[in-house]
Amino acid sequence: MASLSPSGSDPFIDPIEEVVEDEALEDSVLVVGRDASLTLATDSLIVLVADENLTRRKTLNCCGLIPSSSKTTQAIPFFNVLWAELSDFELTLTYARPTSENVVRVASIHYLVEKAERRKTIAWISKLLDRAYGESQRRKRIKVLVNPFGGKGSAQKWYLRDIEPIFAAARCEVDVERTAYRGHAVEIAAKLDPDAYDVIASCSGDGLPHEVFNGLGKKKDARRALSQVAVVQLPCGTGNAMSWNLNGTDSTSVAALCIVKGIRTPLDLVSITQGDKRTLSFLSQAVGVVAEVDLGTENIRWMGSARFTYGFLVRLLGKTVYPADIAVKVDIPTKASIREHYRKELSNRSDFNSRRDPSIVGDSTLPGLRYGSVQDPLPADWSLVSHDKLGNFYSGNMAFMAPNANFFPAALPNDGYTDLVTVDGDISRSAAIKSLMAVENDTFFDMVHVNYRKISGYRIIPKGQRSGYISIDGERVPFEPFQAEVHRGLGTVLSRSGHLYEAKGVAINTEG
Ligand SMILES: Nc1ncnc2c1ncn2[C@@H]1O[C@H](COP(=O)(O)OP(=O)(O)OP(=O)(O)O)[C@@H](O)[C@H]1O
Repeated sequence: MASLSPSGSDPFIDPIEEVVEDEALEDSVLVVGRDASLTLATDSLIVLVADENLTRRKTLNCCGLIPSSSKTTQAIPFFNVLWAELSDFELTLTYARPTSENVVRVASIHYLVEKAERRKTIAWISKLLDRAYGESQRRKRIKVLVNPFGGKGSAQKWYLRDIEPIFAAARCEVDVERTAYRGHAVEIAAKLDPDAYDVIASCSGDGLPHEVFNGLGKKKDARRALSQVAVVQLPCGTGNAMSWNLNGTDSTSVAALCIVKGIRTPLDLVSITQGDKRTLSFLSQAVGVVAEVDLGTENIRWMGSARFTYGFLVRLLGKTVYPADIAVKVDIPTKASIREHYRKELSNRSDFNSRRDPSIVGDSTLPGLRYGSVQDPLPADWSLVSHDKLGNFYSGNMAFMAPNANFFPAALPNDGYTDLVTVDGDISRSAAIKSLMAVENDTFFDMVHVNYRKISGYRIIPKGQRSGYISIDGERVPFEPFQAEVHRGLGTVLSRSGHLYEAKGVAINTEG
């Protein structure tokens, strides 16, 4: 077919549509000065400057522009745009510029704006910020907690170097406090005014976010506080599971950018009752080999992260078993149905409130326990099953438990379930070693001896051992029976997608 001119000779093109399109294009381009323009493209801001404009080019080159034959162009992803504003005569754009694979630093570009162009420039800035922030809240009010011992004592330095400049450039309001002792973050969060902050960000490992959730959970208006204030991590620990799951990184500067652009996302929280104590868990609970390796290998800390592999191998080769009686409220029992459940969430775009259990909404203390506590009789439809050969009991609310450790690929932030993995301790040594390697290769879920279910509650009673290890979010708790129950969307975090973790999910085409 011969090409038709866009001047209206094509009878299939509505001339009004053409005008609207032209106007939209015109609105997205801001001409700055004689030879430069800023264009709002699909995913990025395109900065284009004529090459002969030497003075300006000099300024821009220092911001990473790539010279081409006659023009200098640069694409700045909207995700990296931190702020834009017009002062008397100057337009300033601030953005996070990658300086290496894992580091971003604040950079800015400036243009003089003629008086006659002010109105148009203000409208263009508004469009740019809409694209740059999408549904993410701008100018977040952030309470920052710094664990001075985090990152082997470097957390404070990393905060000042990598994080604070990004928050400042994004016009966030920041209030920094150093934690002074164990449990201090619980106290800070318990006293925090939930109307004064949008985010509590911990420069730490996963221990401080655990304390923050528990502090908010102690408030008289716990439900409101947990739904209003997002709990996030600025990764300064060793595992940094929270940041890997929600930001896909353990880079402090990239995580800071992710917090600036993060979307408020409800997070399931798990109530743990043990004795007469109730705590909240946001990440995991482990009994058996994972708990022992995580908590029982402190004596070989000098090995660095190799201590985990070493610890696993010693126990797997010894076919260590951790007998227990277990009762589970299973909600999705098979791998095939779990895959289907995960697939549905991929296209689920429902809003914040519909991702929370309606019965927990309110401003009172923590919701009651629908399955009772560990001290109550078992719910009528639960039955206690003896697991004499249990090797690993691992319940995960997030996918990654550490870098490259995607133990729970089907985990979702707010589906109302925790994912339970159980593996017998007497499987063959080669199967045990394969399963250790499968976690890193993202094939763990598919291994036949890996029992994977989505559940909403359980009770576990260790037996036949005088002592042992139980880990709740990586913290050691007494070696005593405990019960767990999931509250859908009780907590709030910031995530990149608003509904998924940054881990490879479960393959949806494979048979379960
Ligand atoms: N000033 C302090 N002195 C002693 N302990 C502290 C201090 N500040 C925080 N803590 C405690 O340090 C513990 C570890 O905190 P962090 O969040 O860095 O977690 P982590 O997961 O143990 O770190 P890692 O990932 O390095 O193992 C928490 O239990 C916290 O209460």
